[in-house]
Amino acid sequence: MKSLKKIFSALLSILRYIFTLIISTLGKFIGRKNDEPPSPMGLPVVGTLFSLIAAGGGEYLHLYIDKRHKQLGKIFKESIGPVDAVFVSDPKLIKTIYSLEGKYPKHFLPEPWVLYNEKYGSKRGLYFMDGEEWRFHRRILNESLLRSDPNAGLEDVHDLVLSKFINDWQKHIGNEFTVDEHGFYKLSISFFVASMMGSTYLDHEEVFQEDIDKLASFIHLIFVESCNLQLLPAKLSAFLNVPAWRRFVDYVKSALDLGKLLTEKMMEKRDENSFLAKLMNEDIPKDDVVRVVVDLILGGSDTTSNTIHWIVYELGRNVEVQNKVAEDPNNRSVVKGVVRETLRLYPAAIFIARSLTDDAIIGGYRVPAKTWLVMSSYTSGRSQEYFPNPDEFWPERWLRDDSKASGYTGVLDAGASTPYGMGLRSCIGRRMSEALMNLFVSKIIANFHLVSTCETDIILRLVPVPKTPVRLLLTARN
Ligand code: HEM
Repeated sequence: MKSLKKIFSALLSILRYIFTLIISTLGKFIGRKNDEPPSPMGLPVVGTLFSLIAAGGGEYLHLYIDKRHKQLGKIFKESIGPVDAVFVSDPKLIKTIYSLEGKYPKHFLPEPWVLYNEKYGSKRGLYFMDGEEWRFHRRILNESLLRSDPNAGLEDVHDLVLSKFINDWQKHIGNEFTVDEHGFYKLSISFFVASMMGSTYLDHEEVFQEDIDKLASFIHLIFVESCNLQLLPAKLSAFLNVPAWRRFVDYVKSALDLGKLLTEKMMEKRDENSFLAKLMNEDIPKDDVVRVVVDLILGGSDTTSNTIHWIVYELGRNVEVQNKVAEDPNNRSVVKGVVRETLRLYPAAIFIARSLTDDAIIGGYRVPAKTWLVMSSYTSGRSQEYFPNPDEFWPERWLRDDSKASGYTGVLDAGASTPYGMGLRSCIGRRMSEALMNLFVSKIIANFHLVSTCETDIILRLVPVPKTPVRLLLTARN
């Protein structure tokens, strides 16, 4: 009886899905108006899905959308399968969207995650919250993670985390090797755990290593399976119980369970001046502190470790940049430039989306409420109009220059590269991730000389990742 009910409910979801597809597509064909953004020709029901498939599929969505911007302009509307979206690459229009996002900005959530949370009754952290619940937690986190510096006074703790990574890489000196993503995940998680629990991490570092190592594997595996699940609607994958869905569920469960255990240990051993101690002193039930912290760790890992991957790749291709950093590894301006330039070329959030509660006029076009407005960070970040020689890795373009309208040496409009987003829902982990990446650049260059021994390109797997493994030749720097 139970399984009949399950089949019936899954069939209903599929029918609902097909019905929505048909209605949304018919709507498009019957009611197109002149004041809507330009849009490419699409087929009934599937829209332009086949064009995307012909262009290589979801892994090349950034290039596909980039080409559309070149054809149709800085704002256009496209229906890819069931999703109707307006894509925007103009920094002024991007600002307009943020200015209209309202008190409770609504962003896009990956479908498999939403389904997992629904099916297993999983209550999650900030990224998944909405309305008053989101605003309450966001205000508290804003205070300790953005307004005050979550890295202050943690130099020794951070040095310890980085030195472990550097020691690990010493074994590669003199060899050509394939960069190990797991190492970046471990580095990122260790850094966030240490930053959140404070200086007591120095005494308990060993206790956490095994959990961090396992968690790094689970988070990485979730990431891989989420990408595999992009091929089918998540509800269908769950109904068919395809292997990728089963693995996704297993890894998410394991990561959330282990994340909870780890967070409880962190809470027990926290420093009294730490971020965690502050959070525990707020009027928040313990379970909610745990889910917020677990999701900070999960949310920060893919984004930061993949950005570090690109940092290494670009440094390895740009010896003169390495030499500039090596002249003074503590020169924050050049180091920060390396990080900013990497995020311009490889923005972890390659598309950022908002759905507005009211109809809006964007760039002179009418955009109905609830339409997905998608900001194309890849396109705006690589546009000649905003960045001279846009494909060049040129960290010094980000050096301050007050004589320039943008305030930077080689940037025409800094608003065209906002990798952490803007507005009320911008990245809460920005200061933590910047601290890690800046320190990473200084330490890696102080210790090694890097050469990337093969070229690669971006493919999109939720975040931009290298299409082929990054290989490096490492020598010691004296
Ligand atoms: C290279 C590193 C990172 C990049 C490029 C990045 C980018 C972003 C962007 C663009 C958003 C806004 C999404 C939206 O508006 O829909 C965001 C949100 C968020 N980020 Fe990050 N992020 C990074 C690292 C981190 C880290 C280290 C953490 C945690 C320690 C973190 C936690 C979050 C959370 C919880 C949100 C949701 C905020 C909310 O809904 O209010 N991120 N991130």
